Amino acid sequence: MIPVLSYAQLTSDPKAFSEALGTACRETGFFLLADHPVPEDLVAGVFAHADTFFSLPSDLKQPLSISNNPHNRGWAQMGTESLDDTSVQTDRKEAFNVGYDLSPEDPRVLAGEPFRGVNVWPDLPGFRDTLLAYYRSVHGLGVRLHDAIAMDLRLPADYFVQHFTEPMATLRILSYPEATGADGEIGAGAHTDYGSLTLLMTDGEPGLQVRPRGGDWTDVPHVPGAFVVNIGDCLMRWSNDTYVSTPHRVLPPRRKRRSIAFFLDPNPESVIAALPGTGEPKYPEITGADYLRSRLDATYKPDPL
Ligand SMILES: O=C(O)CCC(=O)C(=O)O
Ligand SMILES: [Fe+2]
Repeated sequence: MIPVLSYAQLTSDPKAFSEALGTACRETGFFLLADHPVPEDLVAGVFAHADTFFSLPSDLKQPLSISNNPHNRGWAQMGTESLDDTSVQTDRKEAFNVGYDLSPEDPRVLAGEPFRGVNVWPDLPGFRDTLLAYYRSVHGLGVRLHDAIAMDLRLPADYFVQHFTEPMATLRILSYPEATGADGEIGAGAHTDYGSLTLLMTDGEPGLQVRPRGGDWTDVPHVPGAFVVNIGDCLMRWSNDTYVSTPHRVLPPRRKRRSIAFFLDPNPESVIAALPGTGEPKYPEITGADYLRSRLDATYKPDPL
């Protein structure tokens, strides 16, 4: 049900790759991506730095809190997020977000443009360089996947490139503590992602499930080294509902579980309007920034006192 695509096929047989990707994007909105160019040791490096960061005492993480950050960067402590906005239950996880990296002197940062902020960093050797190297690598991969999407939608192959030059992409490391068995506990509540594409790396500990339209919750299989890729709401809207974003959740894991999500949203000023050839527009135009802001505002609750 969740197909496994080989990224190498995008070079060897682009037509077959984009067709397989198009089918996955129309049907489940999820696929696994094997044989990709993101180095294994870079993935291992991010997991190792994530473990070091999350095991720091709270008083060292608190100054980096995402709650004080207008640009969706920093540490989301346990109990502050509820991805299922119909639930009062908060997610049992902590996370740390890295956005598109800009210097404090960048004119857009100085002007306070939405999503154009600086990253915040813990004082851990190698953390920043490793996370930024991963960010660049997965950003590149995500843009190439949009070439295949463009081909599937009968658009010029480089159609999306202009929309992802300096994207509102977020690299998010996540850590889910082992379940306590308490009633109603959830790792990440049922939700759809907000952006265009999400590329997720997991550590193999089960918990991630998807609920295809008209179906039941189903485990996402683990293929070592492969990305779990899914369509977000922004691409669903952009494709005028040709592609589907699919609800997913993370059950409280039996053992601590870690994952690395990369949410690829477009440039803030990109205008999201029904793509050519997708029929009568179902949604009004909106900028990438306005769309993402409206979705984030629904997710965060204030820090507990
Ligand atoms: O941790 C995971 O496996 C998935 C997390 C997720 O779906 C999200 O943060 O949007
Ligand atoms: Fe998600």
